[in-house]
Order: sequence, then C-alpha cells, then structure tokens
Amino acid sequence: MLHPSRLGRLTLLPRALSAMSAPPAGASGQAGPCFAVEGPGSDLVCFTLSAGASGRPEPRCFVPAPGRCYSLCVPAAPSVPMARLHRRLQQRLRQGPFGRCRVLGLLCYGAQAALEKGFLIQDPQGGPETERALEELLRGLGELPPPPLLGVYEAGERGELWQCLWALRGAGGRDLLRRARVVAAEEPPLHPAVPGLSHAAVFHSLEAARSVVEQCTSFIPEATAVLDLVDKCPKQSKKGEFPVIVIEGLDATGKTTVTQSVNDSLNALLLRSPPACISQWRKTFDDEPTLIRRAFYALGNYIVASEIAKASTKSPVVVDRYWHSTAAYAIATEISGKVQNLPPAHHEVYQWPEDLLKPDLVLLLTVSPEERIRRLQGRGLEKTEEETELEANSLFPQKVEESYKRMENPRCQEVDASPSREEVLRTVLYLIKKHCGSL
Ligand SMILES: Nc1ncnc2c1ncn2[C@@H]1O[C@H](COP(=O)(O)OP(=O)(O)OP(=O)(O)O)[C@@H](O)[C@H]1O
Ligand SMILES: Nc1ccn([C@H]2C[C@H](O)[C@@H](COP(=O)(O)O)O2)c(=O)n1
Repeated sequence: MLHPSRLGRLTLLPRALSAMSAPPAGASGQAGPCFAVEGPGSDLVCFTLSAGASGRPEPRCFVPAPGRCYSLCVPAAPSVPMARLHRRLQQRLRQGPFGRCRVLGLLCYGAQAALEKGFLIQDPQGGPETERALEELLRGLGELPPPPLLGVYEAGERGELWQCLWALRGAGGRDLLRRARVVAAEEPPLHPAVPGLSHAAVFHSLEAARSVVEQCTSFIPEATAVLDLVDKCPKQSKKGEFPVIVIEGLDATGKTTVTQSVNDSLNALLLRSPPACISQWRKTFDDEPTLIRRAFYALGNYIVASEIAKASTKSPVVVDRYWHSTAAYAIATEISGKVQNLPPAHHEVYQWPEDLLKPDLVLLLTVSPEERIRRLQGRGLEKTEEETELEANSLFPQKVEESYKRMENPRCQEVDASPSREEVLRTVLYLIKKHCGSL
C-alpha cells in the first residue's frame, strides 16, 4: 500500500488511496500506458490515463501544492543513444532552474507499449519558469528520433487531475497530442523494469555486451581498447583441471581478506573481475548509463574467464567477484523500491550465461548490516559516517544480497562472514575441500 508521506513535503494528501484502482483505458478505450513514480520510499505510485471523466479519484499525491508537475520519458530499449539521452536529462535536471524541483524516476509501461524511462518533475512553486526551462531543455537536445514529449499535469475544475502531452516544435511553439484524465492504478504484480532487464542491464552473452561497447567507440575512446582485449581472448574459454572458486558479497564483507588468505592456504592464483588490464577505465564506464556500465563489467568477466582458463590448468584459482556481482548489482540498480520488487526466483536474469566459463564453487560472504557499517567505517574511505550508515541500511544492499541468493547454476553458497578472520577462513577452506575434494 502506498503512503503519501513517502513522497515527502510536496505531497498533497490523496483521497481514499485504497479505493484508487482503475482499469487502464486510453483515449481509444484500449489498454493505455501506465506510469509508475519511483519515490524515495519503497512503493511505486502508479497511475494510468482515462479518456472519460469517470468519477474515480486520481493519485494527486505526486503533485505538489500549490505547485505543478511535469514528466519526460524516453524509450528504455537497449539503445545506447537513448540510454545516454536519459542520462543527459538526469544530469540537466539536477542543475539551474530545476534546483528547486524534486525529480523522481518515472516508468511508463503498458500491455502494448515498450517500456519508457523518465522523470517526474515536481515544482513546488509552480511558476512558468520551470515549464519554460523544460521546453528549452528539450529543444536544446537537437534532432532526436523520437523527441521526448513533455507531460504537464494540471487540475481540472472539480479538482481532478489531467495529463497534457505536448510535442515541441523545433522553431518554437508546441502541439497538444493528448489530454487525458489521470486515474490511479494498482502497483503491477511484476515491477515494470523486470521484463526489460535482460536487454538493458544483465548481459547473457559476450555478443550482447560487446555490441553495446562497440556502439560507444565514437565517444568513449577506451571502448576500442576494451574490445581489442576482448577480441584477443579465446572464444568459449574452458576451465582446466584445478578448481575455480569465486568469492562474492557486498563491499566490506571481507572478500579481499578471504581471497588473499585462501590464496595463501591453497597456493592458488588470485584473480579479480574486472581484471587489472581494464581497471584503469572503470571510472570512465562508471560515469556512463547502466547499459554501458554493465556491458563494460560483463566484458571484464569474459576477459577474466580467459585468465581463469589458463591459470586453472596449473593451480587452483580464487576469483574476487565475477558474473554474479555484475548481475546482482545491475538488477538491484534497475529495480527501484523494495526487495519484493526483484524478479521472482528462477527468473532468467538469475541464470548463468551459457558462453561464460563456470566456476566450481561460488561463496557469498554475508554479514549483518551493523557489522558491515563497522567494517566500512573501520576502513574509513572517503565517505562520512552518515553516508556510510545510509548506504548500508538502504534497500540497495538488501536487493543486491537477495539477488545473489537467487542466482542459479551455479548458485551462491552463503557463508556467515561475521566471525573472526581465522574462523571465516576455516569455514571457507572447509567448504572448498568439501566441494572440490583434496587440493
Ligand atoms: N572476519 C573479519 N572480522 C573483522 N573484520 C574483518 C573481517 N574480515 C575483514 N575485515 C575487515 O573489514 C574491512 C573490509 O574487508 P575487505 O576489504 O576484505 O572487504 P571486501 O569485501 O573486499 O570489500 P570491497 O568489496 O569494498 O573491496 C577491512 O578493514 C578488513 O580488515
Ligand atoms: N565483476 C564485477 C565486479 C564489480 N562490479 C561492479 C558492481 C559494483 O557497482 C562495483 C563493486 O566493485 P568494488 O567496489 O568491490 O570494487 O563494481 C561488477 O558489476 N562486476
């Protein structure tokens, strides 16, 4: 059940939210688009559009009083230009005249429509400046197929809420494409971003990740170097006869500590993903949208696979992060809100890519959020105490960890990493011996 307070100060109290569900009906009477506002809380606020003036209450909770509200969406298809456009809009909406606005994530979905991702811009003052600035922003994007449309939300005579959808003309002026009543909708059973995950964030083949990075070579010079390294790797790397053990987990759960000591104990070779040969370009790709960022990490896994193949002919191999990290972080980033929004167990996103070398054993280190805070603070990187605590307690790490736990074939075997370093090492070595035999 959504709660208006989750959307903060700008909230207009919605009337009888529990009664606010209505079947989606577009202007033609057919199932029309639905929208999900991704507030900072855990619930989505969902609405749809209705051509008629049915008496159902609308979810006004996202419209600030006395302000106004706007929306922008771009196709979420796995297209590099669209992913960059979304990122560009996101960055621009943090600046200048939008400083006074609250910007929330918005998903547009529907039975017949492809997913669109965008923003709901809540202007608490509601003067003409924000609308003008949005028009300017959209016009300034230049020629784009298809240009983002501007949604403007306004109250009707009886206090009902309408969405006006405008197409901007390059030279000035705008055309009204649709005016429809905003009607509340129930949160869909599956988070709207789930169906697109396998195309937009979780890569299940070298080719899929490669083609994204290839589209970036004109504006990310490092992309060519990454592709060159990938192309030098043998296709479909095969594991040698020695065991390959992957250590996974959230940051500060003890992966570095464990991998180093396991390495010493087993006289193994220690590898990590992303591998050293592309690590210097991490920052560049981390600054790009999810599609590009995750494709980079996915390619890193294929490079590591070729290193594993070679090394595992000579000694056991321990790997600090691998595909499960790439997938779990991608899923948790793309799926907003609560842990229950994650794709259900056994979903295709949790399956190992067929063309990627499989490890023999994957251990997932887990510690309580409190212990993780202690370790993060003890390590004292550049975050403040408050930031550390916020990050560690947020829904994000919970979603990453739950995604790890849903991974299959190979699954992640959980290890409680809260005891002393020595005890954790003993447990890990025991599990390795049990699973991989004498080494
Ligand atoms: N069993 C343990 N008990 C107490 N402290 C530990 C234990 N294991 C690791 N630590 C400490 O916790 C901190 C984080 O450990 P470590 O760097 O190994 O985690 P990590 O998972 O590799 O983190 P990241 O992914 O961010 O690199 C370090 O200061 C480390 O010394
Ligand atoms: N194989 C990997 C390794 C790392 N990542 C991503 C996931 C997180 O965003 C970040 C964590 O890395 P760390 O801070 O532990 O160096 O890197 C990935 O996607 N795939």
